[in-house]
Amino acid sequence: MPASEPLLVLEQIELRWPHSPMFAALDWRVPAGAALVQGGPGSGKTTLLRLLAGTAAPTRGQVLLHGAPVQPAQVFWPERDAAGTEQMVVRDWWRTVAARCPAWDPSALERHVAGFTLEAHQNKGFFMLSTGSRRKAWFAAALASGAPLTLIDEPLAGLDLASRRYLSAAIADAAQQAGRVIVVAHDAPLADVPWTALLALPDRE
Ligand SMILES: Nc1ncnc2c1ncn2[C@@H]1O[C@H](COP(=O)(O)OP(=O)(O)OP(=O)(O)O)[C@@H](O)[C@H]1O
Repeated sequence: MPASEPLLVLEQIELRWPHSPMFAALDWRVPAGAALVQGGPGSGKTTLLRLLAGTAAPTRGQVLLHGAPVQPAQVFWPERDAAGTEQMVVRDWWRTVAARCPAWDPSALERHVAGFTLEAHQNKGFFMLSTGSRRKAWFAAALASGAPLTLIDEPLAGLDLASRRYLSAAIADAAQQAGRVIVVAHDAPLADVPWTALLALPDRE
């Protein structure tokens, strides 16, 4: 498949909340690489990631990955995959992620541990970590997972400047892996990430 062929395709997605439409006839075609869902507060960024992760179902339309309906196991989304891990030790959680991700890259994880300065936190329980450290542990796993579809919501929230810079570089690097799409939801493009697709969501509020 040529590199510019879309790997992730959203076709005619419709989602309605009880009192308002959220998406109507939404089409998006995403080639391999890093893709940005851009919008202000309440524009629907997280809802779109939920549709991609399969934790929300569209009322119409479909999400295709590599030409077939996306399967939850092909997706890594920290908000879903790290749910209920508060009592787990970070390294133990990484081991469980590694066991379920066929393309897990242990050397990438070690790079991310160093890049996010997680050395002192990896043997602690999640409940002991600050929000920023917890999110860095999530992102280290997401990027090392090799998942065909990786979702990163609010990439900069809670991160110090050095970690923000490292995250951008690590997203750009992981996005070069063949057959991989990394979707980032944020209100603006991260510097230094070459975006292969952009979906701008209109303001709703
Ligand atoms: N389960 C739900 N039922 C009804 N409305 C919902 C539901 N989930 C989200 N919404 C509404 O959908 C809209 C989009 O929410 P969403 O969280 O996707 O936006 P967002 O762009 O991620 O916002 P933010 O940047 O503030 O996190 C909001 O108006 C929100 O109140």
